Amino acid sequence: MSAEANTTTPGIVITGASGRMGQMLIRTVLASDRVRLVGALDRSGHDWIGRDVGEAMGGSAVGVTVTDDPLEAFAKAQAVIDFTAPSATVEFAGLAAQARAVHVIGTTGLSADDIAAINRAAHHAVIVRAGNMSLGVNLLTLLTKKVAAALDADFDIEVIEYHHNRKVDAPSGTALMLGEAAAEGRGVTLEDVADRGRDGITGARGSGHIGFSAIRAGAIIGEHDVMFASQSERLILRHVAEDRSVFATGALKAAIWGQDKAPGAYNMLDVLGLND
Ligand SMILES: NC(=O)C1=CN([C@@H]2O[C@H](COP(=O)(O)OP(=O)(O)OC[C@H]3O[C@@H](n4cnc5c(N)ncnc54)[C@H](OP(=O)(O)O)[C@@H]3O)[C@@H](O)[C@H]2O)C=CC1
Ligand SMILES: O=C(O)C1=N[C@H](C(=O)O)C[C@H](O)C1
Repeated sequence: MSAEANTTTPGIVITGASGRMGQMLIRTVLASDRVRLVGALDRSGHDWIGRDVGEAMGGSAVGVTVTDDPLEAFAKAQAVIDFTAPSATVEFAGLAAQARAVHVIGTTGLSADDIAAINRAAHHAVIVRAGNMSLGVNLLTLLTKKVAAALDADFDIEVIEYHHNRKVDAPSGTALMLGEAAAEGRGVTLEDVADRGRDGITGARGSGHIGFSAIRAGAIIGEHDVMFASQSERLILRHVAEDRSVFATGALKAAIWGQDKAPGAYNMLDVLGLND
């Protein structure tokens, strides 16, 4: 373990430093007195490599040079906050575990195999993973589960998500969290009842199915509706992220929370103390 590990202020590495979330995370870490920025990582060949990350972001120098070497960066860290892409996140999970750094994963679009690989890494280190790090969405999963448990299959459940036009995965990680919560409330397995893409002559809606729709437009940060619709009434639970800082703040909270935990795979409900 590095010398920094003995200090009380965890050192944080941000992966995907030049990304939308990467830059928000760097600003959030720099503004916090509870953590230190010790590394910023980007893809090999990116024009930020070798530059001070503060200057690369258009501000003043912060004394952290962007690197493309995850092993070197993680060796200095007590936590790695990772909002990148599935292939990168799976690789980083193994490397962060080797460095015994807490790995906070916000990356979405992970396959079942990706998640299995991440969970194997969690045998050796703390991993906190959530498709949405905001307090509001994590509370919404609890409400969704409760409402789904209270309403029978006369109520169709639809998850509608709205995101910016640069998002590459669908359904969103949040939509899947909400779908899982609804399925749990109903006592069914999401894979058995999910309608993930309707096009053409699809036939009438299956009773008890959970539908997903994805809007991709403009600069929408992230909005999610869970609709419960019967023949005579409709209930809609809704979350709107006004700013990406809600995700960054949650991720930072997870990085700090994970410092004294035993190795394992955790989620934001664990971090927020909301898991039953
Ligand atoms: N859980 C949550 O609360 C939230 C999750 N997200 C998720 O976070 C992820 C990132 O979102 P966003 O910031 O908008 O996306 P961006 O595309 O803006 O940023 C992704 C960053 O990761 C980098 N990256 C991708 N692949 C690699 C790699 N193999 N090695 C190193 N760096 C890599 C990209 O580099 P390059 O540009 O060179 O490809 C880019 O800098 C998405 O999966 C998104 O859904 C987003 C917001 C909240
Ligand atoms: O890609 C995004 O932007 C977001 N991704 C997450 C998701 O897939 O749910 C969280 C948030 O909605 C923003």
